[in-house]
Amino acid sequence: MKVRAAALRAFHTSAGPLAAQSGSSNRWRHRQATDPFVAQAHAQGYRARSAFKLLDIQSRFRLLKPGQLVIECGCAPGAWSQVAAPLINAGGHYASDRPNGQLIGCDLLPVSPLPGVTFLAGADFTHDTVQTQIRDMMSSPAADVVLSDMAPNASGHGFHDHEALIQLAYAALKFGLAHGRVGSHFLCKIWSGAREEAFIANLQRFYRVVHTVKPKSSRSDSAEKFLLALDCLGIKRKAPA
Ligand SMILES: C[S@@+](CC[C@H](N)C(=O)[O-])C[C@H]1O[C@@H](n2cnc3c(N)ncnc32)[C@H](O)[C@@H]1O
Repeated sequence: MKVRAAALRAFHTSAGPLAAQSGSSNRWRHRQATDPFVAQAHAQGYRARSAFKLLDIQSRFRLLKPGQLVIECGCAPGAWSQVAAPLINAGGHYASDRPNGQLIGCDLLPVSPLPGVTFLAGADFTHDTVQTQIRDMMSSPAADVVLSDMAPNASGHGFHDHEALIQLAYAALKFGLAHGRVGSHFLCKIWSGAREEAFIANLQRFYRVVHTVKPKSSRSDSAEKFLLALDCLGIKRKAPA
């Protein structure tokens, strides 16, 4: 998305739109061709390099376990789901000797099916109707983990993009607080910016411990980072506005 934003900026500022477009797409092609995580994703059958961000977080924190009920916001094209489904044994499709987990993913975009995973495509997670649909699909009253890799289309304007992503992160957090069990976990993407500190403070009010994580596969020139909030204490105080 950052790439698309950079492409748009180049489109509007360079000598000519066509030259800029081909310049930025050349840069994009070069970056894709030389990125080891793109090659690794291809080799291992992951739908996107983002798989390695969740794998990295999983290897450090052991977030996902068999039998969990996991809600995934912003799941297309499905690379995180490919990582999460076997770890939680979604629908019992991956191991007969482990408890069955449930994975419900939601995205504005279409997602190709995956064994044991329920995808709500063309669904805006910020809409109440979509959240009600997710809740109705949940096999138990409270989720164990809420994941959000949601990201808006980047405009290239840092403040605006940060603000748009923080709003998505708050939507996921509110869902996690309302529909996660006490002891549940929450992981979300943010782009650094002015409201980051307040968001982390909100996480610290409701979760025992909060980690800021920059996975190795998250590009160093990206403002992206992940906030991992562990062990929900329950809603003891007013939920974030
Ligand atoms: C970085 S991608 C997610 C990649 C995914 N984790 C994976 O590994 O395949 C961000 C996704 O967030 C989705 N998204 C953005 N706003 C959304 C919203 N309001 N509701 C649902 N999905 C949203 C986008 O459509 C996009 O597919």
